[in-house]
Amino acid sequence: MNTFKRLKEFYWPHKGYFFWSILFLLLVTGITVVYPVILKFTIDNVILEGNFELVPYVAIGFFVLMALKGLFTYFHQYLGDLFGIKAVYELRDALYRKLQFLPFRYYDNARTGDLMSRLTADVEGFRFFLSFGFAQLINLVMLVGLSMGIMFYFSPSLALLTLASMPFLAVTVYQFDKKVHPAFTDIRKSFAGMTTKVQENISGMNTVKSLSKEDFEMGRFDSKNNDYKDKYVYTANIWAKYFPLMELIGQISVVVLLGYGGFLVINGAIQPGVLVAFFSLIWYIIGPLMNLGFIVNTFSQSKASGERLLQVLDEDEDILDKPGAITVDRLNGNVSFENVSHRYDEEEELALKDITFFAESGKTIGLIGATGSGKTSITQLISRFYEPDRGKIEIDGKTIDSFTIKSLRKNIGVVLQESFLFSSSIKDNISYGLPDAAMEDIEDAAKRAQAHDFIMELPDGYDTVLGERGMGLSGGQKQRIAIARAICIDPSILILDDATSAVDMETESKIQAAFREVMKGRTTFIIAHRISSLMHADEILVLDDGTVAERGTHDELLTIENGHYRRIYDIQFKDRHAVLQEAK
Ligand SMILES: Nc1ncnc2c1ncn2[C@@H]1O[C@H](COP(=O)(O)OP(=O)(O)OP(=O)(O)O)[C@@H](O)[C@H]1O
Repeated sequence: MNTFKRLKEFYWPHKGYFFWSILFLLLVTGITVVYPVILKFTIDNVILEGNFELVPYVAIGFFVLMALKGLFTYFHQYLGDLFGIKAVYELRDALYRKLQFLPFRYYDNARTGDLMSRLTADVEGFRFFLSFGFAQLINLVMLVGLSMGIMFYFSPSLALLTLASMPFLAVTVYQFDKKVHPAFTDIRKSFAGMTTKVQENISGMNTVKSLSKEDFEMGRFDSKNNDYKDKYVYTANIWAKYFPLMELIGQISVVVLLGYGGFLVINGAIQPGVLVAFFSLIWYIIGPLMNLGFIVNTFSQSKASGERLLQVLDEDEDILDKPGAITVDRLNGNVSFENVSHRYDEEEELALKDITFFAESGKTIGLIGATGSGKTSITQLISRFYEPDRGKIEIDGKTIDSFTIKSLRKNIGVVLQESFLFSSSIKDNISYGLPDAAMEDIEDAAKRAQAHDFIMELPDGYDTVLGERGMGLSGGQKQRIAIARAICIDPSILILDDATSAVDMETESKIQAAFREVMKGRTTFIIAHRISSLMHADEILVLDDGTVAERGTHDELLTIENGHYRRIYDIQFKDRHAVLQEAK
């Protein structure tokens, strides 16, 4: 029950719906158990005693009761549903909020499909129990309790004998739950694995098709699908084994009732109406007890779902605003690193070792080095996507955690190698960081990013809606929209992470022109593999295995004989030389 206790904050505020729903359920149950009593009265007091003038009244009374039962069932059902729907509405919001604030560290290992299935199937599983399972459980207790009470009132000995097999039914249901709960947890896990596969496949469709791996992908999906099927078959097997057993136990008590009850009627110990009433009442006990399997099942499913939801809600939001953090409107952009070391994982090696540099406001810093040398890590620390293990990172003379995360990041514009565009209009994509931006500001950002002209050529201009991941635009066009988005927030620090590596030379030169315009008055970090992209930087840091191996301007770095930078330059220069030679 701990899972339910811990998720109480979501459903308890809506308890009003629940209690009203339960009140109507009480009335429904009350009417249900009155039915056999009326039956007994009709047989023993109306028919056997020949009071036939009472028949119309009994019939009308019966009809009124049934009509009321229908009305009460409607309210019980509707209010119960509202209870579940309102509770999971807040739960979904809380989960989504959590996803927004979970640190990058979490997403390094998170699987999209798995998270999607938690937010959909698991939330639904939890709702189902809130809406139906809970009420069913209460209905069970009430129906069984009232029916037993009436049975004992009419004939204690017949009630005792008839109910003798019920403990066996309870034990069987308990055994069933023990087996079915882990089976349902496995089903949920398997479902998450399958959705992850589908999501990855759709996201990576370009790669799948370009390498003709459709068959391979189908095989991989088939194994996930198979696993899901097997888990279901296993669970179905548990159901199939336990259900007939439960039914058998139920039928035994009916046989006992008919045998012993018939004997009592023949001996005149009870009236026939009592036996008829017992025959209805016993089903009000067996039915719900057998249904207990189904209720336990929804309970198990929702418990498993609730656990998976709590796993997300319990994740640490370890990068938070420090108490007293200030909100800055605009930073100047003086960035300094002092002996900063960072590792992503306890077990991993240091990704950055003792990094020290100072980037004065408005200057451009180039970061170059082999893949994995730590270039992106430096920029991620500036945005406080991760906290460094050691050392001090300051902006404008204050450690970066002195600023609220929101205001810090509002001052940093980032353009990545492959920027993500949302499937909304170009206008909305550009103003994503500043939704209130005026149209002139959006156009101005687009002009400065050299994107305005091609946007105007699109059928709906700035209102053109992009497909998922910016489909329908070329790589260079997407990149220019991403640049416009980064400058729309007018950041004082700009990070260009390999922003031009995926585009052709002509587009690159256009984007470079866009950058030169955009970089004015901002501290800019350019990560690049091509020397041409960062040769004009005020300082270039050459990274090697997480350390700064060399630093200086382009000209200074070229003077270092056998230096890393010189070597990269030679390779790129010689390439160009060879191409030019070939072209002659
Ligand atoms: N999210 C992460 N989790 C764990 N390790 C990481 C993560 N990001 C980077 N690393 C590791 O940190 C080191 C530095 O990576 P980083 O991305 O900073 O290199 P880079 O120089 O930007 O490389 P590239 O040019 O390929 O983008 C690498 O060894 C990398 O494997």
